[in-house]
Amino acid sequence: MNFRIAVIPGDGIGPEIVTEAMKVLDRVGAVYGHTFTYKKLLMGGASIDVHGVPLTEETLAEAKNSDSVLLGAVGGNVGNSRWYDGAPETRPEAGLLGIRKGLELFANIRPAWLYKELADACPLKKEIVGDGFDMVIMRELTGGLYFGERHTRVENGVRRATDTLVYDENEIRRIAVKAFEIAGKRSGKLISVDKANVLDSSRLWRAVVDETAKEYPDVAVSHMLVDNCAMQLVLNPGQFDVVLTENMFGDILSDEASEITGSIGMLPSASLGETKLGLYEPSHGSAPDIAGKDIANPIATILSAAMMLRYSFDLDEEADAVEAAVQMVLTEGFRTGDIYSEGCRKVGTREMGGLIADRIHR
Ligand SMILES: NC(=O)C1=CN([C@@H]2O[C@H](COP(=O)(O)OP(=O)(O)OC[C@H]3O[C@@H](n4cnc5c(N)ncnc54)[C@H](O)[C@@H]3O)[C@@H](O)[C@H]2O)C=CC1
Ligand SMILES: CC(C)CC(=O)C(=O)O
Ligand SMILES: [Mg+2]
Repeated sequence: MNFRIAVIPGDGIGPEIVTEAMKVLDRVGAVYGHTFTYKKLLMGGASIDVHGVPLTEETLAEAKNSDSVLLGAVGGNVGNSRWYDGAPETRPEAGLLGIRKGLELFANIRPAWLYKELADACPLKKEIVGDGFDMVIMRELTGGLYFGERHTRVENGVRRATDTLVYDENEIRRIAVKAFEIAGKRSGKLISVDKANVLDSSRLWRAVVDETAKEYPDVAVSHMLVDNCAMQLVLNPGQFDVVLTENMFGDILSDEASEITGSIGMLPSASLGETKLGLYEPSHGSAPDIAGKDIANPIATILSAAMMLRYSFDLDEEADAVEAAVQMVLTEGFRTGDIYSEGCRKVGTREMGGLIADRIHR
């Protein structure tokens, strides 16, 4: 089959890690008889440099027109780059928020599990990790604080900045439905995370999650406050299966979850809406501190490509083959610097991508 993929390398390490994911997809194509056709698009700082804006209408239209989107990451040094000189809507991250909103990708799926081979890279004590963990963070992606009205004004000589956090019940219900469906196919346990002791938006969140739960009697739902959740993730990560939460809480908690898998370079993500068109990207950012050095871990992006095969193209066997290839290179002891431990063989971005591609077989 032929699939058209919009590829957005973005900034920083984005181009390096996306190249490795395409290498792996090409190998999947060769082994399984598919053709992946790539259309490279600019977004973020790379688009600002050429077009003066982080996301053009043309890029959004091309993305809408494709079968799915593969993204590296966008952004530069926030305190130290001319990309951040203007208003929020002119900055690289506005491109990312714009494409998520423009494609109506409200459900961000971020799985985090610990490979037993990476137990030494996990910063938690062995007795805390126990037999490991395997969770999925379901993060609402097109509402909340990142999409609310914001402004900075000077009032009575004092600078005052405002951000607003708004959710309506329909936005909460549609992500809750997706989370309950995934929980039903896993262990049947869902923890919804909010700040209902303070925020009105969280009280509505909790009410809608409880209403939705009535449609899913086989799923056990409980609620946890976000500050406690941040603590429980490092105290007893094995208690989590499906975690459902709003946009900013999910952004923060998924970075925390990624680090206990060994590195933020391991955590993939899929952003989905109501159609098959999805956007697949690692959970991490553009890591300008390590860009261009061939040291970034491409595994999160490669596993995101596997999610694309599964969710957008229904190619489950091919997705399994990519995940098995990642497992193989880890078992054989290959590591990028971020997940390196003694006795392993350190490899760069390109070598890691090539090793994974070489291990894809039917
Ligand atoms: N989805 C996206 O495009 C995202 C973009 N960003 C943007 O990225 C830029 C940098 O943000 P940071 O806060 O530094 O977060 P970051 O995730 O880019 O980096 C945090 C730390 O993790 C390391 N790291 C990240 N990915 C890695 C990988 N694949 N392999 C090895 N190490 C890796 C970095 O070197 C850095 O030390 C900012 O402009 C930010 O706005 C941040 C998060 C998501
Ligand atoms: C622009 C940010 C919301 C990106 C980010 O940190 C993320 O999606 O994880
Ligand atoms: Mg983030």
